[in-house]
Amino acid sequence: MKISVIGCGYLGAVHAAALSSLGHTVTGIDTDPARAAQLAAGSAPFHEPGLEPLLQGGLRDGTLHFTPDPAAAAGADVHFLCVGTPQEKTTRRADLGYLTSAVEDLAAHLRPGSTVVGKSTVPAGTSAILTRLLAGTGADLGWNPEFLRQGTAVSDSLQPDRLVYGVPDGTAGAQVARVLDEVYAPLLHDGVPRLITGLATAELTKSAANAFLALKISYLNGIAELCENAGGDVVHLAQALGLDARIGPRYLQAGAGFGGGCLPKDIRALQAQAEDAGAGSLGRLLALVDTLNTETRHRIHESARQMCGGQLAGRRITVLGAAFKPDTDDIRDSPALDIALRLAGSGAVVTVTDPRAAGQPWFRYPELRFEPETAAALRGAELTVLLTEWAEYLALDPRGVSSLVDRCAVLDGRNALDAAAWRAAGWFHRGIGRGRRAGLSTIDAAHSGVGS
Ligand SMILES: NC(=O)c1ccc[n+]([C@@H]2O[C@H](COP(=O)([O-])OP(=O)(O)OC[C@H]3O[C@@H](n4cnc5c(N)ncnc54)[C@H](O)[C@@H]3O)[C@@H](O)[C@H]2O)c1
Ligand SMILES: O=c1ccn([C@@H]2O[C@H](COP(=O)(O)OP(=O)(O)O[C@H]3O[C@H](CO)[C@@H](O)[C@H](O)[C@H]3O)[C@@H](O)[C@H]2O)c(=O)[nH]1
Repeated sequence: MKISVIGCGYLGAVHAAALSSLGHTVTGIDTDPARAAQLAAGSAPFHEPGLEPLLQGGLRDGTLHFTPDPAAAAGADVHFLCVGTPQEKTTRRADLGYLTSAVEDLAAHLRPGSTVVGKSTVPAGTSAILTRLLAGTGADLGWNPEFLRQGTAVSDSLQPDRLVYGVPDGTAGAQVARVLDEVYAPLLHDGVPRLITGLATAELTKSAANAFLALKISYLNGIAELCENAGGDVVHLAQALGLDARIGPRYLQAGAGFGGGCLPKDIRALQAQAEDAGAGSLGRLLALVDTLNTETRHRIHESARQMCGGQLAGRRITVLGAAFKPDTDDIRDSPALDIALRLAGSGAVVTVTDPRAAGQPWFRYPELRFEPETAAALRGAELTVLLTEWAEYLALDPRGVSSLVDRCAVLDGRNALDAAAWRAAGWFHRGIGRGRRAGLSTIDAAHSGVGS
């Protein structure tokens, strides 16, 4: 099939490359000419494992193209809408401006009988707005929300847990479902389940899924606080919960909480929708999930303060990780970045390191020093705070790095380090929700690094 993908960011670039690998001829359109040119040269504009080989394969075979020209959508059978739906600047709602403007541009290039499919995350009712913008084009509209995660986006796209098609009523709906079945034929052949729903249900399914994940994480972070105050260990507790088949083991990792370009903005947009639609209790629940997440960041800041003897001013702190999760360079609403800024705001001298985020605009954060090399970042640290659990940080040899730091004190903000190994190497190690809070002045009690 001939397919256009409109918006080639974290979602669209992967979707375009994945569709070309499924045998379609795909044109990716992005209004950012630099992004379109980079993709056309076979280079991913962000770190996403497995994306570049997929891009280069499609470009080499001539089944994948990228351009900033909206007119290049003309002639395609299917058009996927993958533009951003960020939080509005002054409200909690999703800003649908990129989407409406993309559809207005697209309308001029549609041929009757073609299909427009939304993939962006949107509030219920968005399809109805876009259907009005498409009136007179002869195109049908469907909604096929995307559930990929950054860091595993390629495999999530090619082996998704499920496909959801939101379709309009009547013959148009049957036609949209037929078209999507053709788009995803190889995945359906592999047995991926697909559900056909109404448009509003498909729109809501995506927001409800993200909100549920956020709720699970915040719940565990709330339990982590309780463990800290009451003397439990949230890691063991989560293992015990996860073995209950009704709960499952995933998204139970307590720590610095959720961030990124999706979960935070999506729970806020769902909260706004719930309030607008008279589902006030759901709105309050989602507001609380958001508050718990913010409090989690605050508690890590306070733990760092405690580990520094109650005073952060002038303390040299190294933050391991800047991305909102490992295997991505994305720092949008990153807990690691937020906590680093809070520490700097309290007067600490903060060095941030991350294996992939060196290309981010660090000049916007003059209060932080970014150092791409882990060893250089650790040199002279009085406190080390792990906030993004990159594999390279989990593989650090605590004995080896103790000679770099001034104080062997580590705050494991993701409960991801081998606490026993770090303690055995002479480090003062503290996790999140793992027993009662330690007393003050712990940094002074921590072993001095060999080099200090
Ligand atoms: N990031 C993810 O992992 C992910 C996963 C599933 C769903 N989503 C949803 O997908 C949507 C996109 O998210 P993203 O993270 O890829 O955003 P992004 O900001 O990385 O990408 C959006 C892209 O759209 C381009 N764009 C804006 N207006 C355009 C137009 N009129 N025509 C063509 N291109 C245009 C921008 O230049 C940008 O490159 C959001 O609704 C998001 O919630 C994201
Ligand atoms: O047990 C856990 C699991 C995750 N996180 C954090 O939660 C955030 C989100 O993680 P993840 O869901 O893996 O990443 P995203 O790429 O943001 O993916 C989410 O958002 C996407 C965009 O909407 C959806 O498509 C995905 O299905 C949904 O998982 C990150 O900050 C993680 O560190 C935790 O704190 N504890």
